[in-house]
Amino acid sequence: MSTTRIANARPYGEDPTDLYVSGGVLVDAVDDPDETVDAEGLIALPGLVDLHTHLREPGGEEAETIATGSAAAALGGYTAVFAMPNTDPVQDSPVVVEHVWRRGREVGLVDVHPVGAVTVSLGGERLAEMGMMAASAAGVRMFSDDGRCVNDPLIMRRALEYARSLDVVVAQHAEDHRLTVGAQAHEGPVAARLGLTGWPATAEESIVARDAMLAAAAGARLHVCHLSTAGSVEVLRWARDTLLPGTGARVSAEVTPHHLLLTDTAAEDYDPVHKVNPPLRPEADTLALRRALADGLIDCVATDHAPHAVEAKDCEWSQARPGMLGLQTALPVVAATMVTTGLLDWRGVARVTSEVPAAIAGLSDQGRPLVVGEPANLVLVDPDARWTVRGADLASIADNTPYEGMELPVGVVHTMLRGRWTVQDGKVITHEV
Ligand SMILES: NC(=O)N[C@@H](CC(=O)O)C(=O)O
Ligand SMILES: [Zn+2]
Ligand SMILES: [Zn+2]
Repeated sequence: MSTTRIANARPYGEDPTDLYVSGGVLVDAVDDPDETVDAEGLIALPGLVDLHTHLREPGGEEAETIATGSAAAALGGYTAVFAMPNTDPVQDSPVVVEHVWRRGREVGLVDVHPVGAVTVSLGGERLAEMGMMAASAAGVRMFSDDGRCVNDPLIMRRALEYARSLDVVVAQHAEDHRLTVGAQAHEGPVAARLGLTGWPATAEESIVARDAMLAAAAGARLHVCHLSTAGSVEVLRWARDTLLPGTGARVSAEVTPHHLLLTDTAAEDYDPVHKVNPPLRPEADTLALRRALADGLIDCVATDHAPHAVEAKDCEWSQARPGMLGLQTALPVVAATMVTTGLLDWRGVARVTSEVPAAIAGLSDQGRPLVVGEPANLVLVDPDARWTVRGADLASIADNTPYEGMELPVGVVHTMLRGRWTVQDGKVITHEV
């Protein structure tokens, strides 16, 4: 069996050491390794895990495919992604989730775990075959109607009850659609000045509160997608401290890199690349989100990577689809907002980008410590690199990055999935036949 020596890497940014890989796992030092990779100055982290990716296949291949999205993920340092079900056809049956799962395996650059829809066709009215998707070859462990909220409280209650018996998690896109009819941007002075219909913070916060109560009553696991306001953080704090203890329920939450860095004033240029759901919020929210992520109140970072074709973005603001690319810029944005500010060290980064998301989704082979005996899913990053984002240079078919022209810190140099390089020197290593 061939052996790789990763020389002088700094696990979690700590003291340099050599890592050895053989048979897809980390092993003890070997005398004559077949391959040696010089990792002097590079930080080793467990491969990143994204609980919230839109890969667009099937049905949206003009914006992204499982192959191009997997390449973007590997280049971003990811070894596992959860593919949201708002595809066409919707991932609401075993046949569609198995298709996505198989295609992900064929491409082989990242573990693709399909998220199952909560309701048939994301229609919000009838529960999808959650049990069948969980029992399928894809082994679905997370369900969501993302893009839409499961707005009906009775449907949400039933979904949580099923989720509890199946031991799976329901990931909610928290938006009361009755409060966001026609909404275009965060409701506040900026949207008012720009003449854009407002998306009020309460549309999110009221659903987070309601769902926490429903989860507590059902003893179920709820995950809040792309949490975006300081008020939602306070609801979460109350749920953790007061509501949930003793119920057997668990409520986790993710924050996106763009909600950590960008603010509602980005809309001032009327460039729909800044249109996203939930909308970019005022600076006070971004600062509250950073603090909550550092404190562990927000559990993890998830990209909400949402590629859109040119036609869907190159139009007037109100017509444009919401969403932005995220996979290749996530770690740099987390570094810029959390590491350079002193809010997290690299151990903390590993926790919020890999260990905790893997645990939320119940993955036993991802987000593991970098020690002998563990699966060799890892990323080597250059903390001193700086690079300028160019949408055209990213691996996604779509180029809707909100960071165009921006200089970001930290470069992903190498990514390894189960002992095999998926990225070396910043280039994808394709294995597909
Ligand atoms: N985030 C977005 O603005 N868009 C997402 C859907 C979603 O995550 O709600 C998409 O699928 O494009
Ligand atoms: Zn969403
Ligand atoms: Zn999404």
